[in-house]
Amino acid sequence: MDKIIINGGRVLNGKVRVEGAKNAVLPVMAAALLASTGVNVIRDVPNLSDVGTIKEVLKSLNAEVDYFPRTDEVIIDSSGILSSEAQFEYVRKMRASILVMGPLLARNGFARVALPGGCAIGSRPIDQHLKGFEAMGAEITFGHGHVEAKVEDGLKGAKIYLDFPSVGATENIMTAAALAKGTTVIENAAKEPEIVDLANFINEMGGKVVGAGTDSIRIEGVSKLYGTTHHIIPDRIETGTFMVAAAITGGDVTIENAVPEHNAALISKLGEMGVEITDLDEGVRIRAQHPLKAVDLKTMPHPGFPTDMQSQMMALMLTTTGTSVMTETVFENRFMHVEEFRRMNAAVKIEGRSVIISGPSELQGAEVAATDLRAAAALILAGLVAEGVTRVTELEHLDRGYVNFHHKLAALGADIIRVSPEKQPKQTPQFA
Ligand SMILES: CC(=O)N[C@H]1[C@@H](OP(=O)(O)OP(=O)(O)OC[C@H]2O[C@@H](n3ccc(=O)[nH]c3=O)[C@H](O)[C@@H]2O)O[C@H](CO)[C@@H](O)[C@@H]1O
Ligand SMILES: C=C(OP(=O)(O)O)C(=O)O
Repeated sequence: MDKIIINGGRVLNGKVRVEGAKNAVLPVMAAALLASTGVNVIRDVPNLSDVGTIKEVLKSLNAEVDYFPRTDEVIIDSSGILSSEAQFEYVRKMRASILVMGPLLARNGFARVALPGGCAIGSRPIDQHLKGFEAMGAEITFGHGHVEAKVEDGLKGAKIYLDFPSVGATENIMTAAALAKGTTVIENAAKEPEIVDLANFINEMGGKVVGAGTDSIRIEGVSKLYGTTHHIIPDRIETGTFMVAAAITGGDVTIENAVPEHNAALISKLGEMGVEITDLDEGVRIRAQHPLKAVDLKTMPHPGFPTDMQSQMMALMLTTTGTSVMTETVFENRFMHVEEFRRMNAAVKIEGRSVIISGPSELQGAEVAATDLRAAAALILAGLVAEGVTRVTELEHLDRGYVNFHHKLAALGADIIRVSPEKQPKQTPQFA
């Protein structure tokens, strides 16, 4: 079992470059299945285990997928006959595998996908995805741990109002609608930058999507989509994680390839805390001097504060002076990291969907286990400022979403290494 070992107390300084966004590349690679002619070339693909998983999913559906980690490029040929079933072994590993359902239904008129079930951060149903497919004429059935969607004469455009602006449902409905007959309108759609990236990709393949980034997306179905070349947007959550790394250590870090507009809610909160943020041509510069002020915040769908930054921000709140309240409204159970913070001597209390943080905590190094992807990053961030040595395990979560996180932190001045069971310093595992 790999471990990251951090000796706390170093101030971070320097430059770091963020990768392409995990949450953009997964839907884009799934949507590549829509192209029945030509090949898709996807650029700025981060070398993450989740990318390896979606690659395997696409291959299991008979797409040809080649990944070139040196150039961060994936080439996908989905011009052949596609299989219609995404198996449990993939969906269990990565919920985003469900995103092949829209493209398969559009291409084949049938999709059978293992039910994703819940995960460490909540129950995560897919009712809104299915409601969208049903409105477009699909018949939905469940059985033997799978969900099936079937349509006899092709999908038909429809008006769909989402009960909640679900990112995945918006993406799955957009891809299904891209090849449907007629026009689909998604109301109360998710507005995340990754939705805009997916819409751009569909349009680059020859699709007709307008309104992505607003709460009303209009998709005019076309009869065929063609392979194209697409660049993935920078990862706003990796960007935010490095912003917090700079702030928590009282450092001065320039994050290259960052898009400040994608992180407006986080930048605003960091500003309230007393962190200095400067937009630069190359990205964004973060400077901080402690003590920082306590703030309250609530996670919300975009453009609100992202739930994927909740645990990292909580690490920062542990170091601020005063009482902070963090409220999670997107997932019902995304506080598993709180117990791990407590091992590090954090003064934190869960009250319903909120966590009350009495700061500053005198954080102490400890042995802690990552409970999910962002919790892994948050524990490492806490370790950067804890007194003594912190050891973080369960790094398979970290590898889903961060490329060489420990190397990037070490290059900024952190005292951090990753060891394998043989105690050898190691790179993030490569899947290619
Ligand atoms: C691969 C990817 O892009 N993952 C992101 C995506 O996940 P994901 O697409 O799964 O997140 P959603 O926006 O769909 O989920 C948000 C909330 O809606 C609920 N819900 C969702 C769908 C549905 O049919 N019914 C329903 O009730 C979920 O249980 C959850 O409470 O957006 C989340 C919210 O920003 C992020 O945390 C994830 O990192
Ligand atoms: C929750 C996340 O991802 P996923 O939806 O893939 O679990 C995340 O990226 O923080």
